Amino acid sequence: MSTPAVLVHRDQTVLARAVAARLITRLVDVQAARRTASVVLTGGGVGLAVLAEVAATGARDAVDWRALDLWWGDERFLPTGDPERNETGARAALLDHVDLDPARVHPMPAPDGPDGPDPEAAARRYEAWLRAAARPEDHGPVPSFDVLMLGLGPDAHVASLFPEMPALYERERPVVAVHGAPKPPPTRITLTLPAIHAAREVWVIAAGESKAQAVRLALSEAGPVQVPAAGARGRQRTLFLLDRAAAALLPAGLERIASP
Ligand SMILES: O=C(O)[C@H](O)[C@@H](O)[C@H](O)[C@H](O)COP(=O)(O)O
Repeated sequence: MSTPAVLVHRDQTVLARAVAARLITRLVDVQAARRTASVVLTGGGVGLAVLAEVAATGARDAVDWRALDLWWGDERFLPTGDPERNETGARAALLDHVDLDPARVHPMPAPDGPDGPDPEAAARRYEAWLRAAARPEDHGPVPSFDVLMLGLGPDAHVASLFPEMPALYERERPVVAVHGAPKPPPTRITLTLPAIHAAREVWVIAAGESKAQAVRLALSEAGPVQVPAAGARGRQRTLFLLDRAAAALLPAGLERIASP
């Protein structure tokens, strides 16, 4: 797994724009090499701001959106179209504005979906979709995602992996249901750490002073059960993309200032 690199941008607006530009460039590069690309989306304010910035830039037309697989890192187990679902926010911010292949957009199942209000069954279904998309060269139950984006909670949660919760002990299954999440809603579906580790690139995106301590711990020697973001690492590359406030408690010399 890769050692994290840290980039610090001036504020949340510049951060979202810079990550959007980075995402477009990454997709163009991957598609030039392999024709198709895959991205794992995150919820949260910064994650959606990035998608809105992608939608707002003309450079988005350089991406072959129909040759893109979209997955989610976690989802609140709420009905389709619920404004609190990560899927709903992503569709409004970007997905409704680009020419995606609907068969390649993979939101996590909702309680009004094929398995009804059974989050375990929904998690198993998502696992089956990921297994079906994985190629032999991925050497595992999920595709080697080209980019997996993660927001960061003040408690250092990523996806719906909250400190000390059972999902963090999962070693085999790539997707699990979460019950009793400390942040509402309590019932969720999430990728596990093994699934996150399958990504070629993991980008942890965080803004604001409330994230500074979580960022510091995530870059320390902390274990992922106590500090889930400390387990957010990609195979080839791990980036912590921060604004200045979220980077306020970094050990001196760790950050690279990317924009003045
Ligand atoms: O599922 C959730 O409750 C949120 O989506 C959460 O996981 C979020 O991604 C982070 O807390 C960062 O959120 P912000 O970017 O809004 O700070």
